[in-house]
Amino acid sequence: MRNLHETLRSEHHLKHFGRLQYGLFLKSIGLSLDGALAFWRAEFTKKMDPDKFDKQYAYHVRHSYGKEGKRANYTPYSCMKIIMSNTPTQGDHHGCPFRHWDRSHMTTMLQSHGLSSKDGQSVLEFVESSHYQLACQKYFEITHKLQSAPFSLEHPSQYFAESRRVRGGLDSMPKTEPGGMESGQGDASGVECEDESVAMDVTAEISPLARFDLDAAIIFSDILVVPQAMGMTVEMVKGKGPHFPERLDSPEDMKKLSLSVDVDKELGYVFSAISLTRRRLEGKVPLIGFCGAPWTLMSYMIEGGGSNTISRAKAWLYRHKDASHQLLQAITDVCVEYLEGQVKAGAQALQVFESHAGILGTKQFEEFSLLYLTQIANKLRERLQQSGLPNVPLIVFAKGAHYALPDLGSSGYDVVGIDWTHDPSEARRAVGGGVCLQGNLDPCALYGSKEDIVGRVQEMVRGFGRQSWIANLGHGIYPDMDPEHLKVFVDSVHSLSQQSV
Ligand SMILES: Cc1c2[nH]c(c1CCC(=O)O)Cc1[nH]c(c(CCC(=O)O)c1C)Cc1[nH]c(c(CCC(=O)O)c1C)Cc1[nH]c(c(CCC(=O)O)c1C)C2
Repeated sequence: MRNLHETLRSEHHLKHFGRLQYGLFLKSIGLSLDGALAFWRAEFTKKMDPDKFDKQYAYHVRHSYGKEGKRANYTPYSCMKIIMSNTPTQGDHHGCPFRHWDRSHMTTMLQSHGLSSKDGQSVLEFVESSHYQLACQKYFEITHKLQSAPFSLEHPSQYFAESRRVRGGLDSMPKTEPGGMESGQGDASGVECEDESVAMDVTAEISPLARFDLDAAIIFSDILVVPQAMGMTVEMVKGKGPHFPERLDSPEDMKKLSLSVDVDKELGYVFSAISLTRRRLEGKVPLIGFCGAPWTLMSYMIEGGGSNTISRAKAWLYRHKDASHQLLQAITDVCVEYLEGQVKAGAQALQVFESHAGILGTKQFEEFSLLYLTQIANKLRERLQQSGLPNVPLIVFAKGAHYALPDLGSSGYDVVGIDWTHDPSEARRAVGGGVCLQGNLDPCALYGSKEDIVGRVQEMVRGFGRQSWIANLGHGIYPDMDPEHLKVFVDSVHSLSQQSV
């Protein structure tokens, strides 16, 4: 399915059996008919007139959902059916890679998916003895770091379900609130979501929107997809968060990075998720896209994960100033293209997270953070204009950067997000007029009683006053927070802010 998805993304077309195999699989994992129509249409019309799609292809999508012709409820193909029937020929992409690909193609695929030659060999041994499902199962075990999978693989949808289970899939991921800060610690590997681009769409249905009266949605992704697109491996470790097995230790290591990234290719799955989610939202609320700011991303790449001191990354700023700028510039360039791609895909506002601003002092913030934040805003606006894309509102959130509010207020962003440590009225004075503020209740206030939350929201509403303001938490929530308390926050923001206008 990954091969079919990647081919569809790069060629914007799949032949009949490819569409059938992949389409029925998507249906089986929960993609609705509307979602499927939007998904195929978005991809096919990159190369084809929308009218042609509607006339020639939409019928087949509806057909596979039992809405046309004999209205049968077609079931997705099992491994055995894929292995045994419709052998692919030149130009086809359906079938089972283990059964239908030649050895060199298979070897290249295994390498490009990060398997060592020893692991690759253990998969190939099964292929050579014609045990294709066992080869696939072996591949699953290796890529999911399992000694032995406790099931026998019979069906692509089973592969998908088991993978989500092992990786603590989307259903079990805690979700956040409107401004969308951090999700909690998932089980594993959430950032490896390239083959889940469609599943991200499914999250629109299970997202907090169904549960809370929110005014915006944020796309389900993570800031660390950018380092990943630049060639780094990012793993999500249970209870620990992101981990880079090969962090950047010295400027020498930058050689391992891809400094000119094909953003459409590497991050196209996020763009698909945005387009699909936009359609699924049906205009009910706007969709926010986002990225991490260059300094924050650089610090994860050097630290290899979360860190209290961020001292390794800060050491670079003192010891390797030129290399730091080179790295920050390379990340900035990817971010600009990535954000532009998100708008093109349908994002209606963009937020840039400088989560590690607070560890810098004024001078270093100016040199290593603000410079690039400003560049992102300016270059992005220029590119959006050149491409005829909407000049969407830009939000900057620089956590802990008290000293930087006046600079952030004039850095080219429409909205400045503030964390809970700021006093709202002082923040208002510091950023100056013309800028909207966003924030800032302490997320931990949600641990308090419901009455207490209402009181604190009241205080917050008073603090921000009547100038433009987006109510939000001052950072992300934690998995152990009671969703009912989040509901009290959201509902009291609505009722109390209405009373104050
Ligand atoms: C998909 C995902 C997210 N977070 C993480 C994952 C991986 C899987 C998981 O553990 O849930 C872990 C994940 N991702 C990150 C962390 C923090 C690691 C650390 O520094 O300790 C964790 C646990 C890194 C990250 N990720 C993000 C930031 C910026 C905001 C902030 O300051 O917290 C940062 C710093 C942004 C982010 N991250 C995410 C969103 C989408 C909205 C949502 O569903 O929550 C957003 C907007 C989602």
